[in-house]
Amino acid sequence: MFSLNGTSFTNNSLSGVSRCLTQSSRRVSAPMVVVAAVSSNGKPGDGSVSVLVENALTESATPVEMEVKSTVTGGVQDVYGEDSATEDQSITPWTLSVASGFSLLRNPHYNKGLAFSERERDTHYLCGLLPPVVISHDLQVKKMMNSIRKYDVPLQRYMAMMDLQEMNERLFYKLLIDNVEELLPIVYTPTVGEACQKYGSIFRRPQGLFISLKEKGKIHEVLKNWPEKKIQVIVVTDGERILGLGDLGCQGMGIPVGKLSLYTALGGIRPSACLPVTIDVGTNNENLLNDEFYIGLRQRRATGQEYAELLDEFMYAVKQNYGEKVLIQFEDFANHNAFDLLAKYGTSHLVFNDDIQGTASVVLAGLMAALNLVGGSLSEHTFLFLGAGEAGTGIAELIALEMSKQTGIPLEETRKKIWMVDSKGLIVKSRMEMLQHFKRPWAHDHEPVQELVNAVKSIKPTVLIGSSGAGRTFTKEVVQAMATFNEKPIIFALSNPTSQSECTAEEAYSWSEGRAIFASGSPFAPVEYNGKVYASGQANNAYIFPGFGLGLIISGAIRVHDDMLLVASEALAEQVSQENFEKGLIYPPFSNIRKISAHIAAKVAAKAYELGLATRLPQPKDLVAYAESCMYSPAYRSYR
Ligand SMILES: O=C([O-])CC(=O)C(=O)O
Ligand SMILES: [Mg+2]
Repeated sequence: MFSLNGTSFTNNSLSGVSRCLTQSSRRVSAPMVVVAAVSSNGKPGDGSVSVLVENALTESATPVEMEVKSTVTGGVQDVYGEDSATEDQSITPWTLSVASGFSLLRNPHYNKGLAFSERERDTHYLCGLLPPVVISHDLQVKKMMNSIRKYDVPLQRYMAMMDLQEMNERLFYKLLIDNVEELLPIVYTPTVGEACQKYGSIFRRPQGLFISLKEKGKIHEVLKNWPEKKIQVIVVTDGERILGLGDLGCQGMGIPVGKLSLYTALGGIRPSACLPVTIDVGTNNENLLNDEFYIGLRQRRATGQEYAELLDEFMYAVKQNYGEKVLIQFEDFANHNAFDLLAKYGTSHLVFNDDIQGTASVVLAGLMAALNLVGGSLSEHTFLFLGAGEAGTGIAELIALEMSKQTGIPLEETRKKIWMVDSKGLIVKSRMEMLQHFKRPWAHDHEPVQELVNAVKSIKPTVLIGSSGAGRTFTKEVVQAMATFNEKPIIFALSNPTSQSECTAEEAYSWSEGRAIFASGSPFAPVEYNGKVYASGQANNAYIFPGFGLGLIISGAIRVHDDMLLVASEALAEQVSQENFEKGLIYPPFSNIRKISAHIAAKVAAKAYELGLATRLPQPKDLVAYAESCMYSPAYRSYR
């Protein structure tokens, strides 16, 4: 309990950082110094306060009437507004958070470290808690980059980045945004894959929300333990198929954490609106079950009804807690669950499967761009996939859909331009009975073929796409075969991380004598072949999902529709410049990603309005400008 200018604040011993001010009936001025000032709004004790809240983008202050909810803990406190342009404006667009002094330094949302000004140090009880020097945000970035670059081992860089995220969120995001091409491979594929494999031994502080079988029956309450209440995007995995690394159980948590940091850095979603979730139903990975440092349930995976019930409880608890506009991104589920979950919840929730839909959209964009280099329309090409799982069949379906839209030819016909090879060989009609349902549309008339290279020679595809999760499968013979009947063979080696890539960039260029149009899921450094430098593109979901999610959020979309994926692909393909094409690139550089994301978001939002799936009305006139204005900026705020 403390009192401020005569107003009493009680201590409800709340543990999270987001709280509302306690009731106040008098004018309260300093030290409510930061973004809020409390003024009188009526009779003493009427249960509401008027708070001046500063908008992070416009810097204008708006009075907000707030219900009295809870209180601040001990000492004189300061009140900070959460910057939240992408937040639902129909509810109070601000969360008030409270911290000062030592706790302010320990709060990653608000900590600025050495960038706290003299004045802020004075008013916020920080004197003596920091050395005397005051440095700029830019200098902090420079210093952090210097220290991260001193680590030779990518995993050490990853750990340094995770520590920074836990220490100073705005510095973490500024670092990531300003150095996106260098740091993406650290916080994302390929390094995040290694981090998940070793998650138990490098585990320091928990990140995200762990929902295990032990939480069955109380997921609603577990969600309430999360300190943030206004969640807009959840990335959830059950860890069964982490990248191409297989079942990593509970240690898959690195993936939702990594994906959500990209939602913020690349798509501008507020960090506090992002919730990483790992559903732990056990693991079938023997190494992990026997690993003394394993962090998950030490049991084999629950399946069937037990699995379905836990997922169902989770899905409904999410809707109950966060409403129907929260985006739930399924990530790295095994095929057998991924398709079913998407079909099951696609009509009741705002769900998106990044591995099926995000990959599809990014690859379609790359193909649209590649046609500028190769010529012909989509339907004039022939496609062969290695891998008929989530990614492969997802991409194939979106290509077939786009061909059908472009030509008016029915989907059943356009699918015939697309062939697939799985672990049992070419998918052909004679295998129909034995095929999983998601592979059946791709079973065409052809005699059985076992080997990929023979399928390539027989089908003569113009486009070869690897999506099997198995590395080193595009052999010299395969690439050379592609190069014999194609002037410019399009070859996508999509499997992640780098170790699982179907071939390397160097192999693709040298085996095709420099003629391949190549892109990969994980990044490769530029390659020199015959005196020429080839920079290949990264056909990675990270181009699509952050902007796609932003588009859903700014329009208040309640469902995902395939047409939104198609416009996202178009938006991405449009961002490839003549200069990029001249270098043989079919994806724009990641350094422009926030601009790209805003364009994708605008197109997705426009489609949501067109389809009647948007709830935020009226529709903003200039959606690109609106998307940009909604994006989180990591710039420090001044705590006056
Ligand atoms: O994370 C990535 O780089 C792409 C992806 O979703 C996967 O490979 O599962
Ligand atoms: Mg994935």
